[in-house]
Amino acid sequence: MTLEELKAYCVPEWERIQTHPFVAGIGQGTLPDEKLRYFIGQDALYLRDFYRVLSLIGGRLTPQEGAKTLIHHAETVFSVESTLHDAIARYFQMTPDDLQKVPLGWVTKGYRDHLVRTAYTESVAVAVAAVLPCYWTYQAIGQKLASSLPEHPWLREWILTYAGEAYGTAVAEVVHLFEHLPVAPAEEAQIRESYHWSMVYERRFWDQAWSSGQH
Ligand SMILES: Cc1ncc(CO)c(N)n1
Repeated sequence: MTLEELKAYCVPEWERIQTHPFVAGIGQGTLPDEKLRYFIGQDALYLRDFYRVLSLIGGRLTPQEGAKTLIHHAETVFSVESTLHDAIARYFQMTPDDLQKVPLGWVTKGYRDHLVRTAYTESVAVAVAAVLPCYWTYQAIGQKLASSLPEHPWLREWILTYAGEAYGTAVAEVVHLFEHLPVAPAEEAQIRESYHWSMVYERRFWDQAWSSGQH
């Protein structure tokens, strides 16, 4: 199965993400600081499980299937994304720990639970399908917003991280891995379902951030 086939299956979710007011606010540099702070706090809580999910799926693969790719990506969650969060925390005169003191939002909780459960209990192809939206939607948002960068130093940095070459390589690697995994016909419906839930959670994550959890 290819990523393009999965994307075609979830077009309405992607349209909602692309046109989301939070995403537009990042691009225009008009996002209120308290919304950015809330989002980064929730995302820091999300990443605390995302690296686990990548390590867990990586541990279920052979080196030939791409174990090293996912283990390496788990490491870059710390070296790239958490580093960006820590820098944004400093901008708000907060420590990285302070940033995560926001109450865990229900979308963050649901998304983490979905990813951990899928990585732990489903087939590897179904588990990789669940992480695909995490990768490609952030890259697509970054690339779209990079054509006109805002003045805001950390919104600019956020965009450049996800539009950058290193992130692009990671996305290409996980897509390659997914598209080369053997898939039994009976698994296809589960792949679509796990991918679909992640797309729904990605969209809801932006909703949650826009309302700072007040929904
Ligand atoms: C919710 C969410 N999805 C995807 C990414 C990109 O890894 C992220 N940092 N946060």
